[in-house]
Amino acid sequence: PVMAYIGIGANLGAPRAQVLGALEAMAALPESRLLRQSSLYGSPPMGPADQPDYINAVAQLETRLSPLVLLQSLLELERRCGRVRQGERWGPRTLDLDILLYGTQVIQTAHLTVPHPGIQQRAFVLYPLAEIAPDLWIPGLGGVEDLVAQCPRSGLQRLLE
Ligand SMILES: CC1(C)Nc2nc(N)[nH]c(=O)c2N=C1O
Repeated sequence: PVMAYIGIGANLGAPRAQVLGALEAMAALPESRLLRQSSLYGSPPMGPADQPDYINAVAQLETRLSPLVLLQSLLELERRCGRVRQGERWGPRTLDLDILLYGTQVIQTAHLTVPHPGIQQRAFVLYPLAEIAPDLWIPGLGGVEDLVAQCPRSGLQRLLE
């Protein structure tokens, strides 16, 4: 099995419930075990600002699924949570599930880029990632703690419920 890290984001509908629902659904994925999940974080939208704040989290998923099958499984979970892709790039969404890391693999295909290209600039990814895997090495980028130290928090709020 491979240790994968999944980024979760939502800012439409009931974002907190959708993020928690996505965590439950990931725990039920075949050939996979949800080993850790970060706190929930509130964060202002990166990119177009005319949309609601996001709820973000990161999950640690040990899986035997291939990267492509994992991707397809996550897209299915997004659809089940009512994500309708309007095609607007960086627009608001009911649920976003991104494969941030897949073991130490570097993947570049039409469907999948791993490590996720936005990791280094995204506080809403780096902080929850460091929360659950502080010793993580991100291929091509370095230790997650070092990346967090260089990444402005930019309004990220850890939700303590
Ligand atoms: C639109 C864009 C880039 N901005 C985001 N901004 C935040 N805060 N959280 C996200 O998950 C997120 N996802 C995105 O895809």
